[in-house]
Amino acid sequence: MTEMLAPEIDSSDPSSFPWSVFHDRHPVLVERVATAVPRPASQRAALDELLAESTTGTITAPDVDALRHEPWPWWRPEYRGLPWGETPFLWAESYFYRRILDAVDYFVPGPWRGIDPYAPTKSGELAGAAVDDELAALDQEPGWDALVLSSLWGNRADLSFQAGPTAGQETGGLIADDREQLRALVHDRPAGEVHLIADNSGRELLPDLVLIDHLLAAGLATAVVLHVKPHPHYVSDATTADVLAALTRLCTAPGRAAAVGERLDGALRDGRLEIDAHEFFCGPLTYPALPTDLRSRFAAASLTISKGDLNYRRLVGDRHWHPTASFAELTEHFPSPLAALRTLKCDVAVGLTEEIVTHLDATGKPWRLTGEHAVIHVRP
Ligand SMILES: O=P(O)(O)OC[C@H]1O[C@](O)(CO)[C@@H](O)[C@@H]1O
Repeated sequence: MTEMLAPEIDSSDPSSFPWSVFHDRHPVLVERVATAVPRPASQRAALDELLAESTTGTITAPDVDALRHEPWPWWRPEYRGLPWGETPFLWAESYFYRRILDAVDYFVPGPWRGIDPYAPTKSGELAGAAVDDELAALDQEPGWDALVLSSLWGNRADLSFQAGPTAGQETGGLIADDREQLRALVHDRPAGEVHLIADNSGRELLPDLVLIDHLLAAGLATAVVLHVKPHPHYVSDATTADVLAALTRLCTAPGRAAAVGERLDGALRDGRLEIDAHEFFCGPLTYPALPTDLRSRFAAASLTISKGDLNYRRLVGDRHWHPTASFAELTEHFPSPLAALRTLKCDVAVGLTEEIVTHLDATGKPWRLTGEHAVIHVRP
């Protein structure tokens, strides 16, 4: 019911954050995709056309050839001819990322089929020294709280975010902290099947995998299902290939990290850890529209952990909510107990106290956008 009351977010206002995503971030992103590998001129041209269309033009239909090989069931013919900013931001961003894949011939048979356009950035991040330090910290045998917080703050390491003006700022604070409820859900109930909806690869996925290992190794979950994207989506979104790359990174690291990697490898082989990659995760719909097969998977979970900003928008609805709107009410639709671990990188904010909101507003800073603030929200 609350959803009817808040307007849906779009990117039509030049002073808005969504507008800056299309007009400031996407040019950086397109340039990176276009130049990171030696692409044929046809791909460069298609990327440039997409950028021009999505900033100053109007929406055109998806590539027919690509659609034959990989449908995009969320295409809305009624949006054709509209400026991108006049469609819902969630739909427009998702469509933009699908069109990037079309531009680089990701789906059509040929030499570029299945080549992840974000692979150079993803692998650069995974190979970086920052990951060495983070993996070395595992030798301190972090406890439950540290594991949850690493998974949470791992969400700051989002490669699209690094294209923005706020990259490199220091981590701020938790502005909603249901950690105790999360601890109780995991520790004070019989172990069950835990689902984790992954967000970004690399420096976010690694702590997610470490958390999963802990759940399995400590008997806090009987099995874990890790939901990833069936193909590249938003810049650094994790796919099965990224999970395997992260596993290799763990297994080849010195110290305790390798043991974590080996255990996860074993869990994948014996089925205690399963990777799922449903097409819903590359779509523009919110979670109330979960398809039946995926809904029944989540219904079997003792707990679902949702990672990141985009999943959060899809859980609560991509709307201009009042920031004190109830997270529990807005996520009533979700079929299992739910925990959302998210750093704030867009306008959507809910589940905060009046006091916190007043304090954050008084700073005069764009606190919803910088990734310096985070929430752990739980709906048992
Ligand atoms: O990786 P995350 O945490 O889902 O963040 C992605 C966020 O970045 C943006 O795409 C903006 O660049 C947001 O629209 C989106 O919510």
